[in-house]
Amino acid sequence: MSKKRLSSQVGHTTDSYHRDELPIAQGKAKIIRELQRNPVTILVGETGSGKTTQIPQYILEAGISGGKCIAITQPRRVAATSLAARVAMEQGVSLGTSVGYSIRFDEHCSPNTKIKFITDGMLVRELMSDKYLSNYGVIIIDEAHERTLRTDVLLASLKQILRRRNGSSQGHDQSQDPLKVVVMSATLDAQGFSNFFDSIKPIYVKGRQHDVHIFHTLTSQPDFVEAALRTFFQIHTSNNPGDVLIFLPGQEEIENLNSSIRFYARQLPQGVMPVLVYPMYSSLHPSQQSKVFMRTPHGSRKCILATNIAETSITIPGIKYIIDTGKCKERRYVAREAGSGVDTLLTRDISRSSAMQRAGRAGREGEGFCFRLFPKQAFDSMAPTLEPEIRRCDLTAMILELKSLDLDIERLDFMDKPDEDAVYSGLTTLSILGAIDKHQNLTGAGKKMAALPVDPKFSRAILASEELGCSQEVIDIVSVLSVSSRLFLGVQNDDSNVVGTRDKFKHPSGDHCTILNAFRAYQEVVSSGTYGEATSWCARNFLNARALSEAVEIRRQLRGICKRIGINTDLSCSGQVQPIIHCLVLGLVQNAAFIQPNGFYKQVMGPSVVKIHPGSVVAQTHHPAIVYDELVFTTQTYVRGVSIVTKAEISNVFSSISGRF
Ligand SMILES: Nc1ncnc2c1ncn2[C@@H]1O[C@H](COP(=O)(O)OP(=O)(O)OP(=O)(O)O)[C@@H](O)[C@H]1O
Repeated sequence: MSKKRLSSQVGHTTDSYHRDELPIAQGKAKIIRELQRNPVTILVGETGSGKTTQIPQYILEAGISGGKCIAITQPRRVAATSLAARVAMEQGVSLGTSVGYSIRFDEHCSPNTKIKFITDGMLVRELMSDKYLSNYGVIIIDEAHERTLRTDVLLASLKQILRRRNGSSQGHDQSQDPLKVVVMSATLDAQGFSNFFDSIKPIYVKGRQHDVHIFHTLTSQPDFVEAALRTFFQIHTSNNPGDVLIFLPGQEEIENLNSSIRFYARQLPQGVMPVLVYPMYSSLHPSQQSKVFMRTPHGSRKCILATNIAETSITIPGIKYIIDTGKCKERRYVAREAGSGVDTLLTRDISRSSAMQRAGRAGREGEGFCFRLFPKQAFDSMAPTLEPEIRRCDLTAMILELKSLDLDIERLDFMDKPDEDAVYSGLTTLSILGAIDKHQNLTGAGKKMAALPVDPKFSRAILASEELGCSQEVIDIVSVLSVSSRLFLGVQNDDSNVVGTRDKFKHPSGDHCTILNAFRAYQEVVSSGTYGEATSWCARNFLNARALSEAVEIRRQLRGICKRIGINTDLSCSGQVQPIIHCLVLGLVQNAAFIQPNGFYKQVMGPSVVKIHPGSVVAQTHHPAIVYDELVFTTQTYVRGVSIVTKAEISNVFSSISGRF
């Protein structure tokens, strides 16, 4: 019997066998030696070589973390959860015991956890209660090439923490155990990181387990969704086995391609295997995202349509073919007058690093193929990486977090300096929200706002709700708004059935009290019936059951945090609307707009003329003034999540804050 067949009968042996076969295993002894010797290690190795799953296990097995926990940061939730499950399996333990994960509003860890996959945002939050991250012996910053805002904050903070915790450095705190930091990626600007960490020499891990053959189109494909459709059916009708992963920029393109593939798959002659299509984007509920990891039933083909959420770190079983449209959505902050600005999400070409990461999602279990829907010259002239988020995103929440850590964004040693306009704009917003004073020091309110893991405009509303006696209602609303997926299903299709049913929950003041009505009705059904009854009630009412159950969990956690920081969560305004709206105005005052004679709304802070999104319950009516949750850019600029307010309310808030400048 061959080793492979023998091992496949004994679970744990399969994993040890697999682990020894990975390219990184060749360099294991050297890597362990370097990790033991140096406080900081930069490790560059090809996609699929085994960095993320193996390095934490090497560290644990070699005792490098001094018995403390090892943190591995991930920019995305889905990577943190799926990798934790994989490493727990390789260690032969249940998830949540010695191997666990921690993501916002969801933690699977125990006091004995030794390997913890954690989103970079959650590790920044841990800094608030443990400024030296003293629970950890080793911190691994994985996928460092993505240069998310939180990764950059962590890198800057870790540089300071290393000084405090490590023996020979100036400013060493004797009471602290030493810390090691590992920075990893397949597509890292090794020189940039090396310069940042005092010229450390990076370690390179050569080789990948399986080849990925890359093909480019001869010409560029302006209709990349159509090109992806054709390429998919060329692969599919060849009848060679293997699942397909298609990268698209956003949800809209994913939904379009999803319906086209399903339509054409129904027309295929008998004998061509069935296709199972799975969308994968960040606002999809986590349980739906995790469906992509299930093995494909024998005799069918899985086709995953994903944004760059699936671009790094993860291994999706069965994937043999990648189709890369070469496009992504990039978040970019556009600073406007008077310190205001907006985060925009625009489609653009990906970077070379992204193209390499996307190809690397194949070739993990066997040979792979990547079809790039752009010419080789286009690949060669792509930017090596995207600009770091710190240079292009809204910095308000980050400045607040840093202030609560006693850190000054303008003094921290970042790899790249933050964008000056975005810093100014973030400080202005925090002043308006009352989180900082004239001298830019954190106020008492600001401290509480920083402790709440929601956008500062919503933490401001929660804070106000205590004074105005409606904390129950406002926490409920913020809980639903913090869920990543939509609450009302199908409303955007304008289906009269759907809209008619939603009208049952409609509140004349707008979308915030409407979602409160729906959430309250759901909670009543849950408390008086079974889980199954609640799910079918949601289906009858075109409500997203998963979003609602997630909102219940978020509410539980938000209430817990509020209690811990001294906010009374039991105050109710018993059916009055005004206090709720007033709290929303205090949080959303920068998102106020006044009606124009032509029926459009003009932003109070900012130059844009906007329209209420057709999905809003107040889209069909005109009102003197509104506040909204967010701007959406499609064919025109829409506002979503709208409540009706009065001009006087907006003016009063502005006059009450004018003394802060
Ligand atoms: N969930 C999984 N199911 C099956 N195989 C897996 C899984 N996770 C990892 N593997 C295997 O382990 C290998 C190494 O994965 P790992 O994530 O450690 O690589 P990596 O070097 O970190 O890659 P990347 O740079 O793409 O994040 C994969 O190529 C695959 O063979």
